[in-house]
Amino acid sequence: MKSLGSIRRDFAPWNDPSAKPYIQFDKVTKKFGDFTAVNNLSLTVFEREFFALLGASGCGKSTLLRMLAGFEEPTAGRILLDGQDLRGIPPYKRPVNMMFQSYALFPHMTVEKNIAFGLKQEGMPAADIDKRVAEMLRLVKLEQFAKRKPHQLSGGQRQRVALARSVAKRPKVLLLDEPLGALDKKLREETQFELMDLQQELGLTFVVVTHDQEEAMTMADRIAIMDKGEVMQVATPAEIYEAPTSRFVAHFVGNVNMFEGKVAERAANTTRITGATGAQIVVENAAETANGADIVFAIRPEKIKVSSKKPADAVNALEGEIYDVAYLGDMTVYHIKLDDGQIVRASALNASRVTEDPLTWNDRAWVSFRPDAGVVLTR
Ligand SMILES: Nc1ncnc2c1ncn2[C@@H]1O[C@H](COP(=O)(O)OP(=O)(O)OP(=O)(O)O)[C@@H](O)[C@H]1O
Repeated sequence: MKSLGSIRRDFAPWNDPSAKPYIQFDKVTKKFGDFTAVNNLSLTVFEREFFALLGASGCGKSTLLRMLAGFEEPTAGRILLDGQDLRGIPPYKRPVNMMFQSYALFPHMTVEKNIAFGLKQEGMPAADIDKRVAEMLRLVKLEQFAKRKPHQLSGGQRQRVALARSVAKRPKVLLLDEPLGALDKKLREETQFELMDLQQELGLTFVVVTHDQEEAMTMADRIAIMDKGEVMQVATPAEIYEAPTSRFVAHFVGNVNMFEGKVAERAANTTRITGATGAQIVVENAAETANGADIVFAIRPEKIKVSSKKPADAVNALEGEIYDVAYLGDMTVYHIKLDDGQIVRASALNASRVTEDPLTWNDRAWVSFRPDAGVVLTR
């Protein structure tokens, strides 16, 4: 079992130049009248990958999925599946199944009849149907609910029936549009892991649309971050978080501090940046940054240390005042107002029950960080 999407160590076909892409969006554009919902977008997904499309409402995620399923045709560009151009192939002839957010189960049918429905329509022999349904019930752990009707199930159980129904026909690709949107937080988290196990066990390729970053981070092998019909970055959850390539992506996933400034001086491995108010920080070198260029250093809150005294060995230490403290149990979040006015967010893990260096509102404090604790962004 993989316990986290990003920790499937042996699975990384995107790093293998000889690996054949399974799903290919090749310069795909979709217009609705004058409106461009998807703009010249290229993207590849590999067989057995758990791929997530993440973006704000209206960014074109669902449109992309619907084109893959065959409910919409691209205005321009091609979509290939296993090398075959899908243009003109109707949805029911594609080896693709889509599970919608509002997973409409047939209310008058039992769980097993719901799961069997598509197989019957396909003309599968009755004995095979029984076997397949039993297998599906086992997979989604609903064996003892086979004879119940949807209204006799919880939301999470209904969701699992819908999943079983979607995979019963063994599609090669399962498309999931906000599959867990209707579940409460705790159930959603449990179901995320079940979904990952199911995908692993069946060896399917999953493309899931979500606007929930935690969900994408938990489940996906890779995530495509979308904005206004374009892909901003495609990478593993860890890369998206630790090495975003743009301000947009850095802001979109997790919390981040941005130190804006101009390149003052480049040394062998580091660059000195001067902020608008003259404060200087030293960061790891970024490619192509000439003296005077505008750049930003993006650093996550947990990579910033807060202390009452200036750390003796810190390359970067900026002074300010504690502006806000939020105790969250597992960690404490500090907002520090630097002397130049910028507010910095820093978080500290509460690894022991007693804090060694307690800091509270209005205390003078130092924030410090290493030159390689964040990333330099130029766009
Ligand atoms: N049939 C249509 N006719 C006109 N505009 C459409 C149509 N379908 C989608 N759009 C527009 O295209 C854009 C992208 O829609 P899409 O459903 O792909 O977004 P999304 O990223 O899935 O958003 P959400 O998370 O809200 O579902 C939206 O601005 C939407 O209004």
